[in-house]
Amino acid sequence: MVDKKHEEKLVEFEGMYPELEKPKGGDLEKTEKDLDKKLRIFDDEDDLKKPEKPLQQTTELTDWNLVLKATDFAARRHRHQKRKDNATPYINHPIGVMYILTNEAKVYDPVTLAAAALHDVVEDTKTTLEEIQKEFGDEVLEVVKECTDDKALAKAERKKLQIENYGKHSHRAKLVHLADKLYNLRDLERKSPIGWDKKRVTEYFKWSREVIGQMKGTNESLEYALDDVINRHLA
Ligand SMILES: Nc1nc2c(ncn2[C@@H]2O[C@H](COP(=O)(O)OP(=O)(O)O)[C@@H](OP(=O)(O)OP(=O)(O)O)[C@H]2O)c(=O)[nH]1
Repeated sequence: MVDKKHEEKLVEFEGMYPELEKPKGGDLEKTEKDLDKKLRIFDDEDDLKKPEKPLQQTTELTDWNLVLKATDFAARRHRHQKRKDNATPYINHPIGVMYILTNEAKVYDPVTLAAAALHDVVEDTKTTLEEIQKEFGDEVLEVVKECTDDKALAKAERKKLQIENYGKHSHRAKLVHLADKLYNLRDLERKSPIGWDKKRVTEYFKWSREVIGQMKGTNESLEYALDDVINRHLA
């Protein structure tokens, strides 16, 4: 005999996971076990081993599919990482960059948005550029490459290279760079990463201003918002 509350729970499960077999005779325990099994698929030790279905060709993806596939991929690759406040899930950052691009900069190009989702996966996880090419095609690859600093280099060298190179990058990459910096600078205003004193925060603002200066004329809204946050801090 299934009571009312029990029945409501079953309906809820079915709605969330229609692929689960309908429990026979209202067997809630079985349903929960199935659900557990299903969730475990996303909880394996090393997500890098999870096979990705390769794309046949880039055009196979509709725009939405491309952007959501990239977001899902980034979420899984960054899943164990936190921002430097040691509290915020890392994925908040790439999603925030995508949000800035769409809602503030009015950028709706799917390749740019997919690259924004993926902009840190090669630099900060074990993901390779070959995987990005295979899963997302050449156009996304090009932008992700431009967003990937070589972590083998010393930090000072990496920082110098951004000032030297970002001005020469593609329009798509410049959009991601600007939105990335805007997110990070706003994040710094909100809360400093653990171990950063005032001087280090100010240095990051000054360095960002130099990098951003190389990309003038890319997007008015982003540049206006960046000027705003930088002037607030460095004025
Ligand atoms: N503001 C802020 N930044 C955080 C936080 N957690 C991680 N970061 C990342 O830290 C980087 C800046 O820290 P740095 O010490 O200057 O540089 P590094 O990590 O690359 O060595 C940025 O990465 P990046 O995008 O690769 O940086 P960049 O290209 O701007 O250097 C930023 O995304 C956080 O909680 N707040």
